Amino acid sequence: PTVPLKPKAWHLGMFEIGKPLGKGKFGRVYLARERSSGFVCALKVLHKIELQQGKVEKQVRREIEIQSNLAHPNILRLFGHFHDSKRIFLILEFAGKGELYKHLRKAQKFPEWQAAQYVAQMASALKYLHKKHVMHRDIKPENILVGLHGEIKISDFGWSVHAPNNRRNTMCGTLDYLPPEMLKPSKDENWYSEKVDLWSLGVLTYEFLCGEAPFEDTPVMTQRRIARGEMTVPPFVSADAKDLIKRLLVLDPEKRIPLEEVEKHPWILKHCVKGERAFQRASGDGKK
Ligand SMILES: Cc1cc(Cn2cc(-c3c(Cl)cnc4nc(-c5cn(C)nc5C)[nH]c34)cn2)no1
Repeated sequence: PTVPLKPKAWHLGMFEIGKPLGKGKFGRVYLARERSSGFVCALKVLHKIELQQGKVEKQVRREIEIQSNLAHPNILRLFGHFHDSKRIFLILEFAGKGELYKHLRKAQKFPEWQAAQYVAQMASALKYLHKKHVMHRDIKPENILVGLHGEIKISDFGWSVHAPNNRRNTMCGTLDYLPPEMLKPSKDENWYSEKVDLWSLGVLTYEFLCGEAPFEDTPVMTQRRIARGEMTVPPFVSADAKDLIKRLLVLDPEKRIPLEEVEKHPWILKHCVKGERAFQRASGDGKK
């Protein structure tokens, strides 16, 4: 079945609800099938009362507005939404291999070729987002899903905003991924930009390769180590991978390696087979 065209209005009766796929702070996600097309999707159910109590209605509205307008293979699609008296429903793309952080915990850490392919996909998705002046601001393994063919998909745009941004945000959840410029709010206009996602990509790369975040510590120490950029890369990490991590985890946002350069970095090129020559090499029948 193809992606359903946007009918005049969605409603719950149009879906057969399947098994629960997961739960988040403000609701649950179920496997679902749209009856007329047979299209399988993930239905995220959010309870209005809980959103009001958590003061996150604005975030959900932004998540819907931003994610509905995105179409990229490494970004989870939001096909539509509807609500009833008590709940809001988001019709999301079903990611066949589930939540990336569960794969990471199970594997403890990813082999370098796997981490490099994931980082290349993240760079491609972030390039697409930044071109639309959207910054995700909450890149971490918990917000990434894995598709049927092993490709990753950024999900949960609850913290994304249109750049530039200087709104104060009460952060919840882990500090590990926060860039230094978000630790100390400042009065100057637009105190941070989409370059916050470059820092988080560096933290993500480190966690893929090491199985823990680079600044992981007590909350106070984590903030101090982030502010000073104090981290060490273990010796088992290759020199190329270490080089890319170091070029992303730069305190000055303007000095972080741009996404175009990430995609051409030796560590990425080494592991991401692309194009005919690489395909031949990979399939072993290339011209010598
Ligand atoms: C509320 C709430 C819960 C969550 C976390 N979450 C996301 C999913 C999810 C989504 Cl949105 C889309 N596709 C999924 N596929 C799976 C899955 C596939 N397998 C084989 N196992 C699982 C699990 N989960 C998906 C579920 N929970 N965010 O906000």
